[in-house]
Amino acid sequence: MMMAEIWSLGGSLQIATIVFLWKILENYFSGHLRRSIISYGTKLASLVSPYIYIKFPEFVGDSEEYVGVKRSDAYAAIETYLSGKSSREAKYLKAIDVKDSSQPVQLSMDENEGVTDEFEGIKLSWVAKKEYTITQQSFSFNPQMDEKRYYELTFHKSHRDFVNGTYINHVIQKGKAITVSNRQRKLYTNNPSQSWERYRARKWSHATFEHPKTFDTLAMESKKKLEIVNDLENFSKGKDYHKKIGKAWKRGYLLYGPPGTGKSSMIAAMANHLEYDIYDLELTTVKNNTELRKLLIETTGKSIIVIEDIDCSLDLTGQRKKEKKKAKDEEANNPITKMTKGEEDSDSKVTLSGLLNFTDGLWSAIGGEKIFVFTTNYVERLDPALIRRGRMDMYIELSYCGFEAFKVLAKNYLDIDSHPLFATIGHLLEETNITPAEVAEKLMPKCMNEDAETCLKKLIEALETAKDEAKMKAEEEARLKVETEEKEKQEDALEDVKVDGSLAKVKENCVGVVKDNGATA
Ligand SMILES: Nc1ncnc2c1ncn2[C@@H]1O[C@H](COP(=O)(O)OP(=O)(O)OP(=O)(O)O)[C@@H](O)[C@H]1O
Repeated sequence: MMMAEIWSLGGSLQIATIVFLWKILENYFSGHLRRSIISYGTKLASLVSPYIYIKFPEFVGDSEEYVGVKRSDAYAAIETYLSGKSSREAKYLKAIDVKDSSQPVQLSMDENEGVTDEFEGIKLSWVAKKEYTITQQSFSFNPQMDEKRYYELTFHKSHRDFVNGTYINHVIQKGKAITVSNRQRKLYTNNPSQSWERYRARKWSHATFEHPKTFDTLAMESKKKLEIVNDLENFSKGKDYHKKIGKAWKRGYLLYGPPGTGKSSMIAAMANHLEYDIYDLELTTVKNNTELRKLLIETTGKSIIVIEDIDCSLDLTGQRKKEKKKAKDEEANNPITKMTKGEEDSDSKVTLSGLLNFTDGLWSAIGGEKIFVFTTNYVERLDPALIRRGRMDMYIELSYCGFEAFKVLAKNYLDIDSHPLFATIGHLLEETNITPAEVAEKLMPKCMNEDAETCLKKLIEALETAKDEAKMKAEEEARLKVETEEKEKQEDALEDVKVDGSLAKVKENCVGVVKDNGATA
C-alpha cells in the first residue's frame, strides 16, 4: 500500500493531529513566526517523505486577500474524471447537479475519501479534501470560517516529470471530454433582430436537441455514407492539421436534392455523430450583414450552423430579383398593402457577399470547430460564387430511394434484413423515382395488425402507382412536345407563306413601277 493511501486511510487521525498542532501553533506563536514554522515544517516533511503532493483548489484566485468566485476548470475536470472511479470505489459519495448535462447527477467523493488511479503503469492517489480558513470581515466583529475544497494528488517523486508533463494533462483533457459527451446538446434558432435590438433580448433562443437520427438509420448508399462520416471525423480531429496549414478550423457542406430525401435528417445525424450543437439560422429575419456577423460571434465552437433552403433565403439570381421587384411594384400600387408598407419591410438586406464573409471571412474562424451546412432543393439556382470549390468543402447529393437505402429503411421500420418481396421492390425502385420520405411513410405500420408483409405490399402498390403516373406524365409530355413542334412547324409555314406573299406583292409593285417609269420615259 502506498504511503499516500495510508495517509488517506488514517484521515481522522491525521486531521486530529493537525488540529492539535495547529492549536499549539495558534496559541503559542505569533503570525509571522507561525508561518515560518509551517513553511519549514513542510520543507522538512518533504525531505523525509518520498511523495509529492499537488493541490487543485475548487476556486481560483482565492488568496487570503481575495476570495474568488470562479470555479476552477481544472477542479471541475478532475471531479468529472474521478467520478466513475469514485462511484465504484469510494464509500462516502456526494451527488452533484451538473448544468446542461444529460446525466441527472454526477457522483463524486465526499471529503477525505480517496481513490487510486493507474496510468501507463504508474499508481497515483487522489484525495478529496477540505480546509478551513478564518477570515475577519472589516465590518463585523465575528470571524468567519471559510471552507475550501480541493483535490490532492499524491505520487512518488520519481514520477514528477511524467505527472507534470503528461498525467495532469491527460486527466484534464479526459475530464473535459467526458463533460462534452454528457452535455445536453442544444438546437438554437435566431430571434428576429428587431426583438433583440429593441428589448435587449438574446440573439439566439435554444431548446434541447433531441433528434434521434444517426448515420445508422440514415438511408443512403453505404459507400457515400462512409465517405461523409470519415470526412466529419477527420475534421473534428483536425485541430493541429488546420493550425499547421493556416486554415480556419471550419468546414462547409452543401446538401442538395428533392424535398423528402433526407437533408434535415443528415444534419441531425451529423450533429449526433460529432456531438455538436446546431444553430438553425433563419436568414430572412436577419436585417443586414452587420447583424449576421453579430449572430456569428454569438455562436460557440463544436457547432453546426445551418441555413436551410438557401435559394429561398437570398436573392441569388437576376431572375428572382426581377420577379421580386415586379411583386413589390404591384404591392406598392395596391391600396391595401400600401398603408403598412414602409414600416414593415420584411426584405432581408443580407447580401451574397455578406453571407460569403459570414462563412469565409475573418469572423468565421471565431470559436473554432464550426461546420456550415447549406441546403437547397434547387442546386442549379445557386450563385456559382456561393458554391465554388474551397468555399463548400463537400457537395452531398441526397437523392431518390435506391435499393440499398430501402434496405436501411426496412431495417429501421420493420426490423427485417430480407424478404421474398425485396426483389420486386428492387426492380420497381430502379424503374421509378420515389423519395425515402415516401418509402418510410409506407413502411411505418399504421396499426398493430399491420405486419412487415402488409407494409411491403403497400410500398409495392405505391411504387406501381408512381411508375404508372410517371409513365403517363412522360407520355403527356411527349404528346405536348409533338403538339408544340407541329404548331411551330405550322406557324413557320404560315410565316413563309406570308413572306412569299409579300415578296410576290413587292415584285408585282416593282414591275408596275418599272412599267410606269417606262411609260413616262
Ligand atoms: N435518407 C433518409 N433516411 C432516413 N429517413 C429519411 C431519409 N430521407 C427522408 N427520411 C424521412 O422522411 C422525413 C423527411 O425527411 P427530411 O426532412 O430529412 O427531408 P428533407 O430533404 O430535409 O426535406 P425538405 O427539403 O422538405 O426539408 C423524415 O421524417 C425522415 O425520417
